[in-house]
Amino acid sequence: MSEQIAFSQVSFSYGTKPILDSFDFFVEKGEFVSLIGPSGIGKSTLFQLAAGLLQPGSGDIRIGKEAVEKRLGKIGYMPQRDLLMPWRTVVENAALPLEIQGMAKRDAQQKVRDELPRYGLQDWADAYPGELSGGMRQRVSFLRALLFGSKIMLLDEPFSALDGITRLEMQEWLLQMWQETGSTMIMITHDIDEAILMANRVILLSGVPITQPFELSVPIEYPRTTASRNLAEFLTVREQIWQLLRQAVRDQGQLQGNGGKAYG
Ligand SMILES: Nc1ncnc2c1ncn2[C@@H]1O[C@H](COP(=O)(O)OP(=O)(O)OP(=O)(O)O)[C@@H](O)[C@H]1O
Repeated sequence: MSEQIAFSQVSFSYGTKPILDSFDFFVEKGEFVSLIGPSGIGKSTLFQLAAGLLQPGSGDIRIGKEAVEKRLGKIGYMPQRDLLMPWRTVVENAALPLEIQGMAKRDAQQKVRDELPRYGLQDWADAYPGELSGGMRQRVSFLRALLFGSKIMLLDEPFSALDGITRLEMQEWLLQMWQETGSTMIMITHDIDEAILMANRVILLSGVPITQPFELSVPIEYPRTTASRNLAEFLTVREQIWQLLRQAVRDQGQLQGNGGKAYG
């Protein structure tokens, strides 16, 4: 395996508020990494740095072997809310990146139609976002992010707005998509079980500013399903994360003077 995205000694502040300090982080090609950490610690900021929406104060961010400043467009970014355009149909929404890249509208839309069965959306090609369920909207959003042509996907709490059952279905669906596409995925989640179920490694962000992340490998073979949560290895990793997270919240609370009520 080779590193596909790497932060090296990255520091970043919003004005005088430091978020990252000499931060090292890497994800290998084809890995699935979950990021977890107290609320407000800087997870979304990390994604914005990775996507090139923000630039580090110092240090560098490499994609493959290159230090890339213009990362926008090299990385697929799926935000918490799907941001689909309500006036465009499923096909028109998902075809947008291809059209932006210069593909003729008709070809772009055909390519999307060819993809829709994998997403369970073949009967919804000409529907508008308002007619879709939350899970369907997220699948359209995922397809659109993937069609930006990137093999690296940043998923910022992609399932947080979904009901429990849809969320479980989407977790299994995403695992399958990850294995089929071979993409590198980095996912922020507040849900510890979700973090473990999906990932090769769970990275816990802590400290104000964040310096060295903790990481835990998940020693469970793929393919995984929601039933993998019952495995002894799963429960062991969950307990370890809980311990670390509790400590991280306590530390953050002490540093920020809010009594440690930061997670959630
Ligand atoms: N544009 C900004 N200017 C100044 N401060 C900001 C800005 N964006 C975020 N912050 C602050 O930086 C810190 C980190 O924010 P960020 O959104 O990255 O955290 P997070 O870990 O993703 O939080 P959550 O889990 O609640 O989504 C927070 O204290 C937030 O208030």
